[in-house]
Amino acid sequence: MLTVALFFFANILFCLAYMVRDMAYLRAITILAASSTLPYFYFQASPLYSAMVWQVAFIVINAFNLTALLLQRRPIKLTEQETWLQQTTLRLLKPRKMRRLLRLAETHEIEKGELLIEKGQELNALLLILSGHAQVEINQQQRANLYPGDFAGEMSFISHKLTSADVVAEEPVRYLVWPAHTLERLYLRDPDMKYALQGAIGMDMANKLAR
Ligand SMILES: Nc1ncnc2c1ncn2[C@@H]1O[C@@H]2COP(=O)(O)O[C@H]2[C@H]1O
Repeated sequence: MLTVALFFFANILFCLAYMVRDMAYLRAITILAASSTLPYFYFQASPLYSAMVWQVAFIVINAFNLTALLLQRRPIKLTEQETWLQQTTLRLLKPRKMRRLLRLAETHEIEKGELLIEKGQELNALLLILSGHAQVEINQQQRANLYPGDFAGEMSFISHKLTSADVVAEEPVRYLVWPAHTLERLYLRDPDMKYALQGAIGMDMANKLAR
């Protein structure tokens, strides 16, 4: 009788697992439900070992994926620069995702007067200024200023056209560079990254317009 009640309880748990939206809860409840079916199958007149083996397989698969999920959700300690980017330009990305993105970037540095971007070129990259100040110029006419936290080259990155302006360092500028093909490969593996980064670029453009 107890085993029948446990089997009933297990099936209620399965229903509950299919109702929750959070994948970690779904997997945890499924493990509990599958475990609760084992006594029922075992205490039959002749134990149903094949049913038990399948339930154990479900438990192992869910336990493996639950562990991976919980490891991914562990809080991470950000560096000072990562914290700054998390609170500003890259705030749409969760810390772990942001770190994955930052690891794909190269850091470059140029001196005052050097070109960060030259007008009319195929840049095929997205840049993010970490320190220093640069000026956007078209035909030697100043159009805008770029500061730490600003993207540069985002217009040609999004439009796939040639660069629209010269960007000249007004002081030593340190910046990150993501080659376009690196980001495209990342987007294939992680489509959410694409939406988050496009959102960040949209916010960056709105900030520049509001200046
Ligand atoms: N009006 C503007 N305001 C701010 N930034 C600009 C402006 N025009 C061009 N830029 C920047 O200069 C960059 C030149 O290369 P892109 O066109 O790829 O991307 C451009 C932007 O990052």
